[in-house]
Amino acid sequence: MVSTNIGLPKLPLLVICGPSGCGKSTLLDMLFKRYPDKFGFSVSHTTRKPREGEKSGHHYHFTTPESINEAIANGEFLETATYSGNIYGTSIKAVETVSNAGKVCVLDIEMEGVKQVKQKPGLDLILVFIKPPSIQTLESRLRSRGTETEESLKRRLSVCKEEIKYGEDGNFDIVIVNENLAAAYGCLEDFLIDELLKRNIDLEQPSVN
Ligand SMILES: Nc1ncnc2c1ncn2[C@@H]1O[C@H](COP(=O)(O)OP(=O)(O)OP(=O)(O)O)[C@@H](O)[C@H]1O
Repeated sequence: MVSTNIGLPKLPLLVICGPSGCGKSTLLDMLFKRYPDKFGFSVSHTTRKPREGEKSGHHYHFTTPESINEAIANGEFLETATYSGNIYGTSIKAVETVSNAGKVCVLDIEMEGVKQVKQKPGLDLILVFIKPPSIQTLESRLRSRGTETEESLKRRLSVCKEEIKYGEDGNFDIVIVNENLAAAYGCLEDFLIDELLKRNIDLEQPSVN
């Protein structure tokens, strides 16, 4: 548990969660393309190996177990989770960087990370869960993505039932089923427009920063 005083972001944090392969990255890519100056990706740390084309500091800060464990012990992380044998985490600095640039910081994190973030006092969270239409569809999307070994695929699928239950148990502000991509994106965008307007943030207005 991080006990450090967190420099509270001046803008809400958008938390997106859902089982591996449910389409979070795809939906976020669409959101970032539509509103390039409104949202910022908080760059997570991970001890997993980079996939082809992934750059450290852009997709993730790729790190070692020794280094991340030391930083966690120093209270530098907002949330961490171990998934498929690798440590993932969001540093407080990464979130502050995005928020200080006048952007809504997006956290694309696992269930355990969401639980930790929800326990942090004083954060303004917008919580979105992306649900696959079925586990079979999830499996076939992960297979077609071509990023998984048979072993990592099995591990990812074995945790997805628990994740879906957590998603459906009222822990999020909205649950979006990603069956048809355009429909799921439309649902996400409409929801965010409303949520941000409640906070006097108009996505159609130019950014102040
Ligand atoms: N609605 C959809 N219909 C068909 N294919 C989809 C849909 N949404 C996403 N996909 C495809 O499913 C695969 C998994 O999507 P994506 O990589 O966005 O998932 P993810 O939730 O970000 O996964 P991870 O957590 O492992 O990074 C991708 O190949 C993507 O193109």
